[in-house]
This record gives sequence, structure tokens and C-alpha cells, in this order.
Amino acid sequence: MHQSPSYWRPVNPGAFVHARAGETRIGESINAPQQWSALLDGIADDSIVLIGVPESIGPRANLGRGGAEAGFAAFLQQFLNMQDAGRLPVQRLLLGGEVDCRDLMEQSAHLDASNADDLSQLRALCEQLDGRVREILTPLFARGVRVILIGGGHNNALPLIQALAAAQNSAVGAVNLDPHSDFRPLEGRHSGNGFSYAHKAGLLQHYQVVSLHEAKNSRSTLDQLADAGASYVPMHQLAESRMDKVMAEVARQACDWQIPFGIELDVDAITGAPASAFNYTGVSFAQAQVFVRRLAAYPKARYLHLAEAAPACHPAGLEAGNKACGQLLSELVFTYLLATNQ
Ligand SMILES: N=CN[C@@H](CCC(=O)O)C(=O)O
Repeated sequence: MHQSPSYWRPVNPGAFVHARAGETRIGESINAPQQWSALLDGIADDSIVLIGVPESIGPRANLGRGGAEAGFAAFLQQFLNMQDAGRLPVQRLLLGGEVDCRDLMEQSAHLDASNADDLSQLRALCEQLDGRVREILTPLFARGVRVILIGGGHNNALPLIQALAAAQNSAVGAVNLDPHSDFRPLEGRHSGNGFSYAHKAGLLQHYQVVSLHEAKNSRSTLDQLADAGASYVPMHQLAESRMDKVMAEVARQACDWQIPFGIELDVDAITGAPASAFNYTGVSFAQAQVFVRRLAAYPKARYLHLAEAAPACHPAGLEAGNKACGQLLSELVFTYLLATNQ
């Protein structure tokens, strides 16, 4: 019997499925253990465990907008109602539940990031959340599985890196598709400094950002990034290059690291994707798929982190945002499943 992490909650796929006679929806066939011990026991050699973190404390503690708390539910609503027609490798997925963020979200609800005291409290709550995410992920990585984490804010990169490093007993790497480096100062935890905290702790040995926008990062952030030995492909260079060519080189470098690494994707990198930092001039969805596909093919790529999808940030409102986030996140999960299935 394995002790369940204090803040783990199973997801009941049946609550999302609209059944239709003669069809099998993914939510009807997916393995979604309702006990932590059953989740661990259900892990096979090629399993991929999918975990959600329904929170927006990190983005708000970074002076951004809320909404990312609903990204995981939008994904589940779409993905679990898609067909399991036996053609895509969905049977490798274990729906591994979610990190319980309800009490932290409640405590954060009245906090106003424009007030200094409230901002410190938001950052303290974000640090508490780090511990919960890390506690759930560490035993999963220790079992050798790949993880897909659907946020929540990009703050959850830190506990992902901490958990992978703890399970591997080594520093790790990360490749991030993001206009922002999230290498902001160590000013208290939020969605903009997951990688700088991980670097400071000696856990992030290699870091590369793809499609970084050189006017969406401060001078001090870019200087810190350079001092850390991290590299990036500027967004303005990407516009003149073919994504598959760029990613072949990025993936070759990640492979040369010879350490486990994570695939980080902030959906605000994608043009028109609902997110706190909504982007009208980002990469196309097809380019984001190339990013995931090229990296996921490597066995040392141990996780995919889909961060910052925030349905309420869609210009046409919540309903459109749920649809958009549900479809974007589902397709990125399919892309990852296919790329890791070779
Ligand atoms: N992870 C996102 N980082 C961006 C987000 C800004 C926002 O939420 O508006 C940053 O720190 O600049």
C-alpha cells in the first residue's frame, strides 16, 4: 500500500463524458485510477501519466491575469469526449488525477496583486503549491514514467524540475517554447521565475528557450539568462527560418546534454491562444506541434508541461476560451503521444 500524497485527487472521467450509443469516447475507455496506490500499480513500462494543476495563483503572483485554473477542465471536457477509435495510442495514458488547489485558490481569491502585502501572500501561496506539485510528481518520476502536466501557470515548471531532479538524483534540462524566459528575479515565487529558481538551486543544468521575444524580457532577465549559460532562439529569427530545421538543431543540442530534460510549452507562445499574456504575433499551432514532436521523440524527454492555458482570457469570452483551450491542449497531447510511440 502506497501512502497517497496529501493533496492528490483522482479525476472521474465519467463526470465529463457525453455518451453516445455505439461509440466509445476516450473518457469511457481511459484508465483513471481512483486510488493513489492503483495509479502507481497501473504504471507499465510505456505509460504516460497525465496530471492537472487547476490554479492561477502563479500568474496572478506575477502580476498577470487569472483564468489558468480552468485550463485543465477545458482539456478534460474536450479530450474525454473525443473518440477512442483504436487508432491513436491513448491506451498508454493514465489519467493520473490532479493537484488539489482548491483551498489555496480560495485563500488567494480576495488578494489584489497591486497591493504589496497581498502580492507577498500570493507568492507565499505559490510556494506552498510548489510543494504539493513536487510531492505528487516525485514518486511518478521515480517509477520511470513520462508525465504530461497541464496547468495552471508556468510556475509549475519549478516543482516539475525539482521532482525530476530528485527522482533522477541529478540536475536536469529544459527546452521551453515561450516568448518569455521565465527567468525573472528571485523575488518570491510566481509564474515568471520557475527557471531562475531552478537554476539557483543547481537543479537546471541546461536551459534553452525557443521563440523568445527580446522585447518581452527585461534587460536584467536576459543578462541573468546569459550568465546562467542558457541559450535561446529569438522569435524574430524564427520568423525567417523553417521550424523543423530550427527544431532539428535544438533537439540535437538537448540530446547532447545527456541528462533527462523537460519539454515546456507556454501556450502564450501560440498566436491567438487564450492565456494571461495573450499573443497576436506568436508561433502557429503547427509550429508548436513541430516543437513537441521533435523533442518528444527522445527518451530523455521525461515530461511535457502545457502551461498557462486560460479560457477566460479568450477575447470572445469563456465559452470560446474553453473550446479553444480544450482543442489546443488535446491536440498537443495527441502530438506527444504519437511522437513517443515510435
Ligand atoms: N509565464 C509567463 N511569464 C510572463 C507572463 C506575463 C503575464 O502573465 O502577463 C512574464 O513573466 O512576463
